[in-house]
Amino acid sequence: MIQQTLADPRLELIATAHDFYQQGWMVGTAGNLSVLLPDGSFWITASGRSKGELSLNDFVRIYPDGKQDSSNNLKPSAETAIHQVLYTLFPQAKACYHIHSVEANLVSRFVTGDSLPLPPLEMLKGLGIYQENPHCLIPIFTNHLQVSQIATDIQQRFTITPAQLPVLLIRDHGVTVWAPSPESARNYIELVEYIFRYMVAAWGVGIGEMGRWGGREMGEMGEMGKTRETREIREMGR
Ligand SMILES: CSC[C@@H](O)[C@@H](O)C(=O)COP(=O)(O)O
Ligand SMILES: [Zn+2]
Repeated sequence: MIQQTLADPRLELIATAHDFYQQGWMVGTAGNLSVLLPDGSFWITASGRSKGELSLNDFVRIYPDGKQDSSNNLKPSAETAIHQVLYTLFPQAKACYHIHSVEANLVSRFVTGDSLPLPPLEMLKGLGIYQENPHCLIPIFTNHLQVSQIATDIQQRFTITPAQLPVLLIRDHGVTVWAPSPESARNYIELVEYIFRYMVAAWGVGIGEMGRWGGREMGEMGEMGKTRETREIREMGR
């Protein structure tokens, strides 16, 4: 019988963080990645490490009772509370990835409210949405200085309103996904980044004008969500 050795899940996180760093999504120590283990504990990236050059020692293990373990007394990610709350809310989640991309921050300003309507792109199927012309919303949370407040807001909102997609935005901060495996979490990040890139590009060429993304007129969106043409016309009138 062939003996299979299970790979250390930190190796997958190291490879993914390196790739996301190369994409410009985890620069300057930004972002954090975690993976849940069968005993209910999870490995999370240590705080303040360069995500482009992580090693097996750059992780902290967080146990369900709150105890922590790291080979060299590193602090866990400053955003550990968000990962904890997502694993508690979504028992099927086995990995949780958070990155800071330029596009995630730009689209978080497309609306002034607390939900971002998405264009009905085919890519949404990769996030589990099998509908014709889907109306999808990503919840946007306020970027409180106290991470525990962001975690509380996430907990409260998703307890009342179930998540439509395994994705949330923190305004002017970044995007977070949760998924049933590290491989899916990586795909989810790539998919939402594609959608955000599309939205920024569409706004740049004025396509938003003809869009009714998520059933909402672009005109109902925030200052940046207004089409370039609308902004130019309004500014000419000043
Ligand atoms: C570039 S600082 C970014 C941090 O404040 C935070 O938002 C972040 O994503 C990384 O924090 P970390 O504690 O390294 O996990
Ligand atoms: Zn962050």
